[in-house]
Amino acid sequence: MRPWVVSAPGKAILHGEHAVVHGKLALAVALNLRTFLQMTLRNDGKVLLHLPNIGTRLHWETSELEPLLAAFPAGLIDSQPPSPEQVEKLKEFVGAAEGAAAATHSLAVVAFLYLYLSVASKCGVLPSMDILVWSELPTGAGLGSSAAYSVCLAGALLSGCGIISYPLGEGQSVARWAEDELDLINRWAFRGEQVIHGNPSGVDNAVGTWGGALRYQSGKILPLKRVPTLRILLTNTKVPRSTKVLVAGVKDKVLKFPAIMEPVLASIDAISQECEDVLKAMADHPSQEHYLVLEELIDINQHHLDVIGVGHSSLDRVCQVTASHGLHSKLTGAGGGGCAITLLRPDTSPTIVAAATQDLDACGFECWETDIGAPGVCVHSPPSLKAEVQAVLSGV
Ligand SMILES: Nc1ncnc2c1ncn2[C@@H]1O[C@H](COP(=O)(O)OP(=O)(O)O)[C@@H](O)[C@H]1O
Ligand SMILES: C[C@@](O)(CCOP(=O)(O)O)CC(=O)O
Ligand SMILES: [Mg+2]
Repeated sequence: MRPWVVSAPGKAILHGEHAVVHGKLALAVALNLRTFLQMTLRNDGKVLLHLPNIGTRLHWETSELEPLLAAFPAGLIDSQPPSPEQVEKLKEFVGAAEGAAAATHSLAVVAFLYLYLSVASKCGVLPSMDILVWSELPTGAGLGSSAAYSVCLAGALLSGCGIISYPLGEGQSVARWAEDELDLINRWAFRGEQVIHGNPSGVDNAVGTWGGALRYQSGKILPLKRVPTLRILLTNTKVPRSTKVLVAGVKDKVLKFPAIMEPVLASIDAISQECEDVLKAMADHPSQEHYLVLEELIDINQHHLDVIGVGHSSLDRVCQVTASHGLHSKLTGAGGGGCAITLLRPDTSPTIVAAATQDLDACGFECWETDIGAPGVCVHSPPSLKAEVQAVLSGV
């Protein structure tokens, strides 16, 4: 059987992380860093899962997985989020161990099994296959690696079982699914995110599926049509954190101090709306004043994110270092470490970017300038992939 390759982008949230979980507006853009999934159908009753980024390699007989199907009646995924019983059962099957690395492994494998078994119950067979997932994204750093992982799994599994089409035609190097198929991928990927995050908003899987730049609020996804070309410097503090834990922490704070926290979330919502208006205005006539407003919004939001408890000293450091070069930064994604974004103006000189980068490197951080607005989930012909990706997928 010829392997299939599916990829999905990571994302950066410009404004609205965490608040979006509580029904507020978020603005997010797809990054040119992608997760790649290679699926090869087999006919010997085995399922292999290889996740090189997290050092996981597992295999099962489909007969071992069969008893788990009882918890996955057909059609359940369409109407119900993963139940605690389903997740517990899968965790038990995977064998939960203590520690952060074990949690990473367990969540990734449980999310895979959840989607695999849901597909199997829908199409009436336990498909035999090799799945390899590798990502250019740092895992657990705020750039939506969990969503890109879930989107790739949803696309590959739904397509592999014939629930949606295989869009790549003979001679094509890359292809995308039709809108209604993308909608289904997005909905299934959201279930994967629910396994990994507990209580996700759905913004990350929406960006992974649709790509580009979008506004997201309470499940409503709209592309941002007129976005100026934004230059963004990404910094990974390399401080590990878990989105699930941080999202739960914010919820606790909102429940404990509703009168204090609700206005902060409302203010973050207003920041996202203001940013959207400014971006629209900039698409026609970008000016220095527009950039001044964007920079102020970044500073204000970073303070709000501190107030809701998702800051970290490493992120403060990024803000201080970039401010010393006249640049403005905020955390992106769940915070608590992970990544920050720094807005660069079109005329920010390479010397300033190089100096800021050097200072950030000296703190032990990693940073790079990125392109935004990458395409969403797609299927590739393996020979058309860049050499680095081909090498990983072929196990070199
Ligand atoms: N390439 C990958 N391979 C295996 N698991 C992955 C991969 N990318 C993401 N994951 C799963 O997603 C989890 C990280 O998700 P999360 O805490 O939401 O961080 P983020 O989405 O910001 O990267 C990991 O613990 C792992 O379970
Ligand atoms: C904090 C949050 O707004 C974004 C989390 O993104 P990430 O997993 O840190 O990439 C949670 C969510 O929207 O589901
Ligand atoms: Mg995530």
